Amino acid sequence: MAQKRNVDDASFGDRPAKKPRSEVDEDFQPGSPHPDDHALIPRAATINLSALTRRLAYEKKDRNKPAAESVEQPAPGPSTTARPATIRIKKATKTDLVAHLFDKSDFSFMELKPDHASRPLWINPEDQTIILEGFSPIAEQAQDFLVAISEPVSRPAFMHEYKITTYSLYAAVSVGLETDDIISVLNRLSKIPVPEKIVQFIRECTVSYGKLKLVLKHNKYYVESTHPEVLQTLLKDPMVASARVVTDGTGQITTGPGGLLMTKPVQGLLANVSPQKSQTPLIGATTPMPGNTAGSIPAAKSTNQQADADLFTSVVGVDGDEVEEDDENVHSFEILDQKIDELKKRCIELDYPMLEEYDFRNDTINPNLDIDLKPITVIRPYQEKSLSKMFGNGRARSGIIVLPCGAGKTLVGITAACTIKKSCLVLCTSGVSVLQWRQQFLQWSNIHESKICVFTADQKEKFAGDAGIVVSTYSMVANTGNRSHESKKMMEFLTSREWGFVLLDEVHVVPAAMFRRVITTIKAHSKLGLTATLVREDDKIEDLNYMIGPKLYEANWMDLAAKGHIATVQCAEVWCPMSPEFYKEYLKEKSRDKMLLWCMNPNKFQSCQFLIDYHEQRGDKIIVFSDNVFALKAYARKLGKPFICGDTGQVERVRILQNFQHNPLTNTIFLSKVGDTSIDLPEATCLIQISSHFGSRRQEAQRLGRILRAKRRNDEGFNAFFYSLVSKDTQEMYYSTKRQQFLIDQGYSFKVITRLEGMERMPGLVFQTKSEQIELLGMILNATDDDRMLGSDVARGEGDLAGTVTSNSYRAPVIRTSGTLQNLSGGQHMSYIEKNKSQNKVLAANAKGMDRNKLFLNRDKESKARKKEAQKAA
Ligand SMILES: Nc1ncnc2c1ncn2[C@@H]1O[C@H](COP(=O)(O)OP(=O)(O)OP(=O)(O)O)[C@@H](O)[C@H]1O
Repeated sequence: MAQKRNVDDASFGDRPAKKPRSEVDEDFQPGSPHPDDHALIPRAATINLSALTRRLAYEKKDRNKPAAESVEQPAPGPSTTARPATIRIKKATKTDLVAHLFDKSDFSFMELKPDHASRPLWINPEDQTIILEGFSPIAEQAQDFLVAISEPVSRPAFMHEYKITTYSLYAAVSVGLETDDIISVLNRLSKIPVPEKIVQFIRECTVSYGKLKLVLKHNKYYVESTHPEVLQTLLKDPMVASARVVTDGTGQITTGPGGLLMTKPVQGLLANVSPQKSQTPLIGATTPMPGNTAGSIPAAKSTNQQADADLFTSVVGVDGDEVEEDDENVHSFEILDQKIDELKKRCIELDYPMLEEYDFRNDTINPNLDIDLKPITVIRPYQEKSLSKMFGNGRARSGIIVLPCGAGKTLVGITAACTIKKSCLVLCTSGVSVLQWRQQFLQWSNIHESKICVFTADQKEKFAGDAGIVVSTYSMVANTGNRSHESKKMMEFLTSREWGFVLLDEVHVVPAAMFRRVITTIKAHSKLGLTATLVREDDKIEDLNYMIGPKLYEANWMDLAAKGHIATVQCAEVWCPMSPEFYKEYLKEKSRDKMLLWCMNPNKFQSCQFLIDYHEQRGDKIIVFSDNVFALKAYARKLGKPFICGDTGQVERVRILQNFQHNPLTNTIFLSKVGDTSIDLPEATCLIQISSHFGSRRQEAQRLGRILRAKRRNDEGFNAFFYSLVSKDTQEMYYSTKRQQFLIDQGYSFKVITRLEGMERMPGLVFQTKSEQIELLGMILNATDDDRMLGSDVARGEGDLAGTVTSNSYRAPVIRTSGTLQNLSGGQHMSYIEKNKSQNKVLAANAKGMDRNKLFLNRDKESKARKKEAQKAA
């Protein structure tokens, strides 16, 4: 449901968007035509739809159903036998003037319940789509339920779209929902009786779910079930049989179905203990648990609402009841560690997904970790809600929690670790994230410093005592290449023990193969994946379902913004016309150079300058993002702003970021994609994007995330701003639309600005004359291939600001300096040189005063000499 508006000025009034005509189909409710339809459709025609003709129109689509069965009301005439479909369709079109307009989406034959107006949702019987009225008084409770049983597809302000899938039902069962409860709550909320097809789908999907468990015991994995027939069925599958460990008489391990199943109950953690109800709060030891726990709903006003509330609470809420295992009936078989991942996938294919739950409170084998949240730490309601999905039945379920950027996933992970209180391994995407996680653990919990250690290229520490926390990166653990002696020892330390809990940060970015290696080498009782954007352009996201577990919770971005937990953002796409000279070249150039042309378009330059100026005057702190490093440097130099990209040293990065945070004169910084994630700058209130990675929805969301944590978010009327500058009539427009899709689905609307009022009159506007513009074009066209390839920081293996660069490991990268550019590009032109003085250097000089340390001078000299040599060689 795109919400793109067309606005011709830069003002951000809160005018409601006129609903595009294309949305009529989706929102169409029988008996309530779209207001715009009046001119088109005679009102009487809409009202006079007879049940029969509606039904007939539907039968046209429902080819699988026997014709006779699908007729509810007999056609007029002597015979009640169903007529041939063709005749019926013809009749439907004749009687009903509008049915043909809706074609497959005409569900008007489905009778509404008499009190449908007070029920918030509608279900499409064909594709399991659910439409929720976001404005309904019980929308919030309905959302809680829908998030538990279906996938949110799109959640703009008024109409939300969800989809029930096999995975979402798997997730629903894993958080403890039962088939009949799902159907009954759905029926209660639905404007129409739940279609039989949907009921059947839910039953079929859930019948086999929850029957198998994956249990880790004494460092060995077992598949466990109270249904021996399920295990037997499973073992008939060759893949499952090949994963099973069978010991022959001599104690040798073989694989295969292996005859009879073990009927003895496994003395495992899940099987051998009868859970006791704990008197202590479940989530986080020192966190107060308000009565209104996850999924429970605010006091209902009427009896009816109360009844609804009770139903919701019983289905969605945390009841704290713990599942009693019937020890006598537990059957199991052992499986090979290296086949674990393949087996999990196969089980999902066979419709028997395995639940992974960890009864940590009754695990007496693994030593406890002394960790609690600090008394001052108070988790927010949505953080608690997400955790309640994980710990709802007193055990730790493995799965994924999805929270918007800046909503505090770190604290969610830390609280989970404080709840489980066993050894914990945290895996993140970069070295600096590792340090941040460690620091956050020390900030929010009472963990002793000696109990939390890091494993990175630079540091290889072990924790003291039996239990502790290790923070590392995916690549450190998944690395299969040659390891140093220390690394090998550290890996032995990691692989030789059972981990109570593995925390997986930014799960959406980790390549599947790397994930697989991590999961097969590390033995863990429970796993929690954290992410803000469960989207990938390569459709590999489903793999996470079996590698980690189902999605346990997904927060609604708009809700969190409305409650002040993240900032409210105004998004706009600024269309910048290409200058004629640039466009002429654009039409000629190879695709690689086209990108450079749309990034460096002089009109985009000017728009960027104007917006920076406008927002600096408003008191905003601005981050300008450019994926293309060539453009990044050119913009930053021309506009006199500091920049950070892959080859910016750690000391310089810190200096620039500190200036941005504390220096009232540094209000704008330029960042390459190294700043997409893991950057916590609550001062930033405005983002301008000048170039981006094609159509990546994830990058767009991650970038927006940089301003969602704005410190001033709770100031009255505060808005953060996100501008995406797009060169008109270029391919960039296509990518931009694609990129925005994720955010639009979260409810953001992008306004289109085609003209920035007052820009032409701005004093000191860059590239105002033709000759300047042509000079700029010359610089681009004359740039060496090497310079153009500066485009991506990823090429240099740097994924985020944290990057892989640390103060110890930073080495000057290949020489790509402004010198080369200037020489080749007309940069020697006087005015260009003047303006091009790097603000980075100014900040550096200010920081050090003129009194420069000798050591640095020597290093600089050396690096200059190296650069010269490299230039000569080139
Ligand atoms: N319950 C809380 N109380 C106080 N501050 C909190 C709480 N939860 C999160 N924060 C703060 O919110 C900010 C964002 O948290 P965090 O960095 O964990 O977000 P994130 O979800 O990991 O974001 P991203 O996906 O962008 O990395 C941090 O400054 C953190 O200290």
